Amino acid sequence: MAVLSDLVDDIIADIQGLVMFSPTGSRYERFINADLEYPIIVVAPENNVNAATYIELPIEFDDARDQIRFGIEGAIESGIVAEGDAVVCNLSIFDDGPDSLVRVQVGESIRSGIYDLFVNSRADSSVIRDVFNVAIELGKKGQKGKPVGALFVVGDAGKVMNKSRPLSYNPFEKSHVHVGDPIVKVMLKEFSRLDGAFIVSDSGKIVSAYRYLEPGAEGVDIPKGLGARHMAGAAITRETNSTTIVLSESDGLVRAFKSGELIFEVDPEVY
Ligand SMILES: Nc1ncnc2c1ncn2[C@@H]1O[C@H](COP(=O)(O)OP(=O)(O)OP(=O)(O)O)[C@@H](O)[C@H]1O
Ligand SMILES: [Mn+2]
Repeated sequence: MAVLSDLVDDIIADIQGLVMFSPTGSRYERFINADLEYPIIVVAPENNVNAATYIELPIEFDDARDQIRFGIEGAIESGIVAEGDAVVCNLSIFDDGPDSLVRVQVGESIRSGIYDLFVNSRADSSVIRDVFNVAIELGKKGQKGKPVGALFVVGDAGKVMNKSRPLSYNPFEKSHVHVGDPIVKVMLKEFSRLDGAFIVSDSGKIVSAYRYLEPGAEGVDIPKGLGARHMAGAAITRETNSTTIVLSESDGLVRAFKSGELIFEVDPEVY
């Protein structure tokens, strides 16, 4: 057994923080009463253990790595951990209780922008999540098996509408549908074949499909090889307080832009 505890010792040696994902009250009590010399950071949908150091988890990420990135980026943003620190994350990957210890070296490589995407956007994080999930599903399955691209502009819809024009009639004109509604997800996938962008309000209402964005794009930088959809998706976030989530038909990746910058990129296949 000694060899096994050596393994654990290596993982927990000289750490500067313990990140507990959704611990039970008793589990949290046990650790907080152990007077550890480093902070215990709780990351959970709600702070039901009354943790002194708590980061709200807006969504259950499908990928444990995104969950860990989110927690650590939140801890960096809150000044609890810093680049160069080593932290241990305790989370559940397979069971519904914490079944894993993951040691993470806090550095550039861990930063994905996922915390910024969900927490610092103007739209509710649940709206970002719903749109993100539609883009991921579309990226995985395409539309009727064919790869599709899509451009979702989330938040600050009034200003976005003023900086764009209709390419055709707007199928969502008279409707009050929410991006989290399963039927709407099917509609969004159906309409993804169409040209233009989807415009979503801060609270998740679909304001429009078929929208042609007309932001000024001078000085906006996007990854090489990407074209007008991504340029418009980046540029509109510089002229408004929106966040865009873009699925590329050509490389299949899902990207997010804010303030004219690429802040997040993920391959739907890893989800
Ligand atoms: N300004 C814009 N506003 C809204 N939609 C746009 C805009 N420009 C392009 N699109 C949409 O993006 C689609 C793809 O255009 P393009 O191939 O140039 O973009 P891209 O960035 O290369 O995207 P992809 O990686 O999906 O190919 C267009 O058919 C159009 O529907
Ligand atoms: Mn293209």
